Amino acid sequence: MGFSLSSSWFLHPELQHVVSKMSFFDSFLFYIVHLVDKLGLWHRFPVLLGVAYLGIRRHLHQRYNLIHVSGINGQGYDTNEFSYRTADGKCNHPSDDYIGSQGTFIGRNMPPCTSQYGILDPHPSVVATKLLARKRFIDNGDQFNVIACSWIQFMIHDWVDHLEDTNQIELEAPEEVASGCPLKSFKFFRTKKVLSGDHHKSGAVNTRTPWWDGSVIYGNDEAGMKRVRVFKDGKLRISGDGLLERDERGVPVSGDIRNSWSGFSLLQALFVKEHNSVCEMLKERYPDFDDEKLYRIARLVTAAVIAKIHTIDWTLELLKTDTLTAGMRINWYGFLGKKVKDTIGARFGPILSGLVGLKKPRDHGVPYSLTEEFVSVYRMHCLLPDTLILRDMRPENVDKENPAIEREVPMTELIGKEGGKKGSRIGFEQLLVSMGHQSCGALTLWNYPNWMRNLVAQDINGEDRPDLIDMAALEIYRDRERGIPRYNEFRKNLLMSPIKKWEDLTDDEEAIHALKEVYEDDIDKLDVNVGLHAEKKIKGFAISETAFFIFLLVASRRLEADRFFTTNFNEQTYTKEGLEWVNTTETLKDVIDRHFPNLTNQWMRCTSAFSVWSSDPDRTNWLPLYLRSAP
Ligand code: HEM
Repeated sequence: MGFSLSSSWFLHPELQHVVSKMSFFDSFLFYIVHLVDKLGLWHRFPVLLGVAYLGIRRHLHQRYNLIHVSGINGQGYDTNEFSYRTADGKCNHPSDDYIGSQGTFIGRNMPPCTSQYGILDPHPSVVATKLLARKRFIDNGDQFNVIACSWIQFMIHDWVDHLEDTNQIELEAPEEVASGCPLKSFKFFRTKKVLSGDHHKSGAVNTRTPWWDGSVIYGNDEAGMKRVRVFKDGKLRISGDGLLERDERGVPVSGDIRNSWSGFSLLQALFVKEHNSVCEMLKERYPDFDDEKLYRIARLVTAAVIAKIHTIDWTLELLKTDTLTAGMRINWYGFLGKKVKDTIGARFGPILSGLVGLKKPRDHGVPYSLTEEFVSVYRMHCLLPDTLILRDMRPENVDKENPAIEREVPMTELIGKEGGKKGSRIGFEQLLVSMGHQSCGALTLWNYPNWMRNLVAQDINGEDRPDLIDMAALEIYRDRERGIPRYNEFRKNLLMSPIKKWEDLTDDEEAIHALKEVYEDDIDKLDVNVGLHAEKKIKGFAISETAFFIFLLVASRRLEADRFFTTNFNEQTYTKEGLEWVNTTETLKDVIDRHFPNLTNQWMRCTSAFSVWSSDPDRTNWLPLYLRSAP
């Protein structure tokens, strides 16, 4: 039973309830975390202390924030026979072939919402119009560019998508906001509720494989995989202009084809090139490998390169602080760092040697899946701009500090099938450089792209749907439909203090005024998505702290629960050269440089390909990372 310090000035009564279920040791750890939170201290700590706080927090989330939705009844299998990533994600968990495969349940980090607020309270169109719709574009400064925005879509399309029901429903905007809504009403398909066979429980099902397996380029099942392969030398299909091939319908030939745009397809194409280069390298070294073997190993290598870039490049730009730089590098390389790991291997367990290369995968007693709350905090459409600013690429104009603008293309012209054609006309290099030089949108209130409030959505086959949707309103509806707790309940479940007044959330008076009006001054009614966008940000963080705590748990889990990043992250499975490929690729810039040797040299000033390319490189700091003090 829990260690008790239950004075209500210190601990919210509902948090007391949570603590009462913890072991003595965990409740002791919880009180430390809670005290630090009360003082608002962890991100002001010196790096080592900050990392220790995050380590404790992650431990608590692993114990109390992993909920399995349905029983798993897969079968045992021979892991040696399946030492590769299968088309539908089966055969990864060491003793159950089914866990993590396409069609498995989406898990939860907390129980479904318990509040009594109705699904239309307040109406999603009111929330969208009064709190989300973009008034003027607010960008992310130099920190995060449009490549970074496309990257996260590229990742979401690797991990998760909810299966829809077949019956449509319609949302009609109430009169008070109808004139401000591009669509007065819109139709969409419900999320399909599937009975889990577990005491009347139901849940939603993932149409993508939740593993970090590159399914965004390889597909989520046998048919998807066949569509993208050349069946010669292990390679994947790619068009002569370096972009994705398109089929007779104009739909891209790639692993995931839903709701794509030119920037997203461009990243798919880049990693198809990466895969094909790995195949060439392997074929040269192992001429007797057949098509299947080359494909399998190149997929392992490419998926690991993607996971690594996300962990130690993209995330560092998203959460630009010394503590997170240390934390994310520890996740991949361990506390002892890259040099030690490269020299003696992953010998000393998760803290000293990192999660990658662990002897056994770890799922903390809960079969691996992604979660409803994870999807919810990744609702980041505000990152998307209104137009793509194309840069003038003529050689006489090369100026990486201040590249000339050629013209602006509305995002609506870059999405869907038409967007594919336009992307081909623009070409890979101009698209990439332009995206690199443009800041993406900030995750804040009143920054939801209005062109998405009148959007042609696509079905799972990449076909345009006849009914336009208001994405801003739909996202509010989706969270409620899927039982995501409202903001305060969400925080309590995440072992965070609820907010007591609107001023705890934001200093912006205009925002407070609008929030009070929309939620009738009932703070517990606030939707999680709105709360995440309104929340004051930690310095250097492009996302809210509340969203970050979900990341802390799930980002580690994606690596440590996967056999191909743990037991099988070795030369026997990846080949010596394949493993070396992963070990010597650190950033997206490395991948770009491999395929376009002059591009970043000519056009990029900054350190990471995810920050605005004209910005200054990171300053050299001679003080070792672990010894750095508070920001
Ligand atoms: C042009 C770019 C994009 C388009 C056209 C687009 C469109 C869509 C559409 C139509 C949906 C399904 C809505 C529903 O029925 O619930 C969706 C879901 C989603 N999108 Fe995007 N999106 C884009 C970019 C992004 C970006 C940059 C992110 C950033 C993380 C993102 C994250 C998500 C997430 C988390 C979901 C929910 C998935 C699920 O329900 O399982 N999308 N998007």
